[in-house]
Amino acid sequence: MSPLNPILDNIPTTPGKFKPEKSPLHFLHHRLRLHTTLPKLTLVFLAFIFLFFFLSPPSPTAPRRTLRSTSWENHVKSSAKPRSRAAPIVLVTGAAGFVGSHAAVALKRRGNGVVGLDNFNPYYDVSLKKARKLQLLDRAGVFIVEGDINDAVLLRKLFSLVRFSHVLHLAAQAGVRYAMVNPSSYVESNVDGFVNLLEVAKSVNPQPVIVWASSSSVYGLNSKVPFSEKDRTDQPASLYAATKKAGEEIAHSYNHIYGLSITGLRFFTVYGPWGRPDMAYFFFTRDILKRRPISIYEGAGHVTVARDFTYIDDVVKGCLAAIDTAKKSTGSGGKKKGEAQFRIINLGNTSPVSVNKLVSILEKLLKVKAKKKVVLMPRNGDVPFTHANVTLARKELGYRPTTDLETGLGKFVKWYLEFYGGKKSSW
Ligand SMILES: O=C(O)[C@H]1O[C@H](OP(=O)(O)OP(=O)(O)OC[C@H]2O[C@@H](n3ccc(=O)[nH]c3=O)[C@H](O)[C@@H]2O)[C@H](O)[C@@H](O)[C@H]1O
Repeated sequence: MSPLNPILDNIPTTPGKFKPEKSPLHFLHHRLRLHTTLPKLTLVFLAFIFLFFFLSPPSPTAPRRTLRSTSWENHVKSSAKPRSRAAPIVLVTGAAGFVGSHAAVALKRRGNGVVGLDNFNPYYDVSLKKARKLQLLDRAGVFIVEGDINDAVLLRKLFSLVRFSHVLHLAAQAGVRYAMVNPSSYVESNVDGFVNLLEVAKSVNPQPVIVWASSSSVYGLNSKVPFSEKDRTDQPASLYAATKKAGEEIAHSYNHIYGLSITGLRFFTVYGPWGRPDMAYFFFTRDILKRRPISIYEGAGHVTVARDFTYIDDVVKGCLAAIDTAKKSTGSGGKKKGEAQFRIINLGNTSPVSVNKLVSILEKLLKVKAKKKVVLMPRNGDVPFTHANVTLARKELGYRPTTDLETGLGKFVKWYLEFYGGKKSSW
């Protein structure tokens, strides 16, 4: 035993191994010294705990979940309170994102309990995500937890604080072209993150209903128009599409094994105010205003490229209707008790518009002539056109898109000019 520190001597040198005491007298001597040292040590220990919890910097991706966490936990609980007892209580993942922020606000406004979760990743300008938080979510009274869908401990903690009836899962790595730059980010968010969320959701009691964002991109090389949910989706043209398709299959397996009620919504090129700066309508606006050239893709043989651009409010209505029409999950605590609902539904606008037309609408709204370069569509995962059949959405959700591209872009441009006004867009 060291004469300087008897206590240290009593701690095993190797995990699991204790040093044997030498004699009964030795033991007595040790106990006496321990009694006099104990108050001092307790003080040191308490001081250490104090310094550790109160002076350590906050983690950038997760809220404090310890002593100081009481306040964020209370925020979560109060944000989750619905106006009436029967109203849904929804965890919105990706709540600082484009669709997520609009959907979270719409849910809150109609009286639902809402808690947001977002990792504020830097795929695009984080200050736009923060502005959505400040100007949309905070004002509506939606509390947003900064954290990742891959953090199972955090997800379980949220479910222990709140009995979520629904998860509106919109957190994802979006963007078709970026999948060639950073492929692993798609697997991390759209596959690993989704599985992690479903693992937690299937284990809690009661299991929530899952409504989540799939994508029109799953139709890939399908050439039958308009795209119906019954059409082929086994020919993805991008890794993004492949991970969204994987999400649909993964969702099916969790529905089948655990009785989770799951609705996947295939979004068709959603646009509007507070949109994503990586999308063409957004950066075309910025570049036209800055008198920079823009590239308009066309298919081989001068084929026009077109999209079924869908306005944000229509998509949000579809999300809310999916929540309202979803049947409950049947399982509990990881055990299936019966067949559960499984749906995949298109949310599009049903009227594709060419990229050329999109640009001419923007020129009119911005009163600036675009510097257009027509280029052959690069092999970057883009598909030449999309067109949604929304018969199923009408039947299941009462979905009826009402905003045409001209009207929707008008609202976007108005927002863009107000938001960026004097500011420089960093994208
Ligand atoms: O429905 C979806 O599931 C997806 O919608 C969106 O993808 P897309 O439909 O490809 O939208 P977006 O990039 O705005 O390109 C629009 C058009 O401009 C063309 N395009 C693009 C860039 C360019 O420089 N020139 C050009 O002509 C381009 O070829 C295309 O024809 C989401 O980003 C995606 O996350 C996913 O949700």
